[in-house]
Amino acid sequence: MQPELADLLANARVVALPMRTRFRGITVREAVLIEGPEGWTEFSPFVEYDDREAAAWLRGAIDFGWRPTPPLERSTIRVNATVPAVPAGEVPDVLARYPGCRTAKVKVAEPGQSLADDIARVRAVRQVLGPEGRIRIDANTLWNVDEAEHAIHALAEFDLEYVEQPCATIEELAEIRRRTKYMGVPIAADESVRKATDPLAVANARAADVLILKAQPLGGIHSALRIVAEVELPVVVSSALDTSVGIAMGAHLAAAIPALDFDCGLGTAAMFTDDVTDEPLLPVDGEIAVARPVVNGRRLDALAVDGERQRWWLDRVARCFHIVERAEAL
Ligand SMILES: O=C(O)CCC(=O)c1ccccc1C(=O)O
Ligand SMILES: [Mg+2]
Repeated sequence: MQPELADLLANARVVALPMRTRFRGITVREAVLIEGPEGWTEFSPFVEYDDREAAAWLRGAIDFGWRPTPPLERSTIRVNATVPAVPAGEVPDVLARYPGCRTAKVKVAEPGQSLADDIARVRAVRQVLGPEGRIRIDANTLWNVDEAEHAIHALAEFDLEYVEQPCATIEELAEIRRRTKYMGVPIAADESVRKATDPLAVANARAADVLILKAQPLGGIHSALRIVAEVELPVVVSSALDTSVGIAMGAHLAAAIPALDFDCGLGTAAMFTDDVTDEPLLPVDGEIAVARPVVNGRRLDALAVDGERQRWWLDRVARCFHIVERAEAL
């Protein structure tokens, strides 16, 4: 079933969630929450994305609000702690928000910081997690191949589970993967996996050992599951810094994947100081529940953006809807 644009707009609420720490350059996360026949769903492409890219996120939002979720293989999802590019001294406080999490994902290569900052942060994470903790790092495309080789070599002593998107392009990922193979540190692709056609390109180029999948940008749970069936690589489901409703979309995707070997990046509700539900999908014993959170109308009111931001977002919904409609008519 497909909604009309009027259904989307009539049932949409635009909110802004305040964040504890700057992440991806933002301190407030805006999102459109839409109530569909299957429950609440979320449309929250980052504000700098163009309409074409954002239209895939709208397909994802419609999928979760208007189409039943697939059968579940599990009812909870193990999640990683997400450690922003904070000073090493703040690491224990960040990890304390992820009770029971055995895995941490650590941001590195932050502009304005040095490799020494990354080393200190990763060392602090290893100290808290102990030898059995799993540490993955994420450079968000910011190293060139030589910088990546140097940094991965320097950080390898902390025993890395994988390095997420060390460089920008698929060719660079393939090159860094060849160069670091002897160190035994796998490479994961995140930014290189945004469109439904990307995963096969990454796999064919031998550019990664692991794929990061995000439900909204891949056009929703069902599109993402088709990708999982197509590629041989192990996958990790991550949030795009969503409210608990978007996290629930990711959790339902993760729960439907037959083989889920790695912990997922779905603990990020812990990065907000407020959410759209009384029971955010926060990690408990290292896991989140696979459930649709009950959205609280009073919280939607309290978190609502001003009239101008609301208009900006609803206009964006309308423009993206027309792109989705045209694509489906092809
Ligand atoms: O994977 C995680 O731990 C959390 C999700 C995350 O890091 C993220 C959230 C929003 C945008 C980009 C990213 C990213 O993985 O780079
Ligand atoms: Mg990433």
